[in-house]
Amino acid sequence: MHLYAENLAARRGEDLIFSNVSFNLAGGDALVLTGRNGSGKSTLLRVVAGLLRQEKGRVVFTDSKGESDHPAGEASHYLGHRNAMKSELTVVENLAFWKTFLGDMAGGLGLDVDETAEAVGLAGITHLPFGYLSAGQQRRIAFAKLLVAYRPIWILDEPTAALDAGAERLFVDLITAHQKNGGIVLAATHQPLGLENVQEMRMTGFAGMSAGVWG
Ligand SMILES: Nc1ncnc2c1ncn2[C@@H]1O[C@H](COP(=O)(O)OP(=O)(O)OP(=O)(O)O)[C@@H](O)[C@H]1O
Repeated sequence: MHLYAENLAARRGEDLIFSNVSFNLAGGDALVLTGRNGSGKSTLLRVVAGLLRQEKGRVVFTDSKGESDHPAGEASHYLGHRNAMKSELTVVENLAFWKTFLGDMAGGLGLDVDETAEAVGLAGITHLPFGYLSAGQQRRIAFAKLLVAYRPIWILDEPTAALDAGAERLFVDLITAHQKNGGIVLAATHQPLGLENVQEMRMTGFAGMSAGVWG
């Protein structure tokens, strides 16, 4: 399995945010993006996830059979700054929705909803509306979404921001288990996560530069 990016460039509005970004990750690898606020980490993650169109370059995902049938975005879980859960629905209802909606990709199986709640240390509160949970509990449940349906690539935007030390360790353990299982991880973070098999890419940004990338 491989995730490959070649000479990516992206704009937000009029501004070129980065250009000539390339990386090559095999199953089990992680790429951690670092850099100051506004340097383009989230933008790069969203391009790889297929949520933003790049200005230039390409992203290719090759599965374990060497086939490139799926765009990288389809093969990815994306955990952004927001949790992507409905406040009025219970934890079980939210996770059951995502499990049915996403389904498993070939190559792995998601856990059932109760198992995922247990895996993030919240088995006792799944009957509560998501909106009743504390900010840290909500983030744990957002992370549980990665476990209900199998995707080989996890794209994580500051996954451990505002978490206590216990939750941070738990997330790092789950990410490490995903890598050991052959998965690929792309994460933006301001604090070292202590992952294994990790490459670091420091984003520098262009500070509002409006130059083209084609000339
Ligand atoms: N929708 C938008 N339109 C125009 N500019 C945008 C838009 N979204 C983001 N930007 C700009 O793109 C640049 C890169 O933002 P991005 O969110 O990728 O940075 P980041 O490195 O993830 O920052 P942080 O560490 O604060 O999360 C910033 O200057 C931001 O203001």
